[in-house]
Amino acid sequence: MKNNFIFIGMPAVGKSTVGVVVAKRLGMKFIDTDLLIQEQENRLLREIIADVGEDGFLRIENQVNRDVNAENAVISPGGSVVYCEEAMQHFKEIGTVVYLKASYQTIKRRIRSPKKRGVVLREGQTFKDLYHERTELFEKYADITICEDGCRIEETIENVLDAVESLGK
Ligand SMILES: Nc1ncnc2c1ncn2[C@@H]1O[C@H](COP(=O)(O)OP(=O)(O)O)[C@@H](O)[C@H]1O
Ligand SMILES: O=C(O)C1=C[C@@H](OP(=O)(O)O)[C@@H](O)[C@H](O)C1
Ligand SMILES: [Mg+2]
Repeated sequence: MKNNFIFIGMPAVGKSTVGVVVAKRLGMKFIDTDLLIQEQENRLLREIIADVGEDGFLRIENQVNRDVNAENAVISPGGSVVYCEEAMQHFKEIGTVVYLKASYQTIKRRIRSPKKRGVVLREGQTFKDLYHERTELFEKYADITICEDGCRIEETIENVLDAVESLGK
């Protein structure tokens, strides 16, 4: 197995902000695959979703994440990557999947308007439905779970570092 760490979890849980600091602390590269999607498609995520719809976005997200070729990297995909089977299969093969977990209340507090933030939400689906649907998938793919309820971001980072460092022991 290659030594990559891949963050999964709900939008706004901290995959991008925690991921970049963890990469720096571990002397690893950092890849935010949402930025790769924007670069490939030459527009913003919310513009892609508006143009091609949720299913179209998930097809692009699957292709971009499946094609990531990384070594010694922390990879932060978007929260909806757990719907992308090939991408998740690839991540399980190239690294350790770290699930950043926070309660529904914590996530809801950070995201006032899921639609405006570009969360992949199906017609008629509430954000709470989405939280529960995704939780099952996060748990299915996680190698490590870090719970951040009640933690400041600095503590979350330390908890992730402790967990990944103890893997090597
Ligand atoms: N304990 C915590 N852990 C992670 N992020 C936190 C925490 N408390 C507050 N935040 C904030 O939540 C936001 C997470 O955003 P982001 O990293 O873009 O998440 P994601 O990439 O998972 O969507 C940041 O603004 C971060 O400062
Ligand atoms: O969870 C989602 O449905 C999404 C999360 C976003 O990334 P973050 O999880 O980094 O916010 C981004 O990929 C897109 O707007 C869809
Ligand atoms: Mg992100």
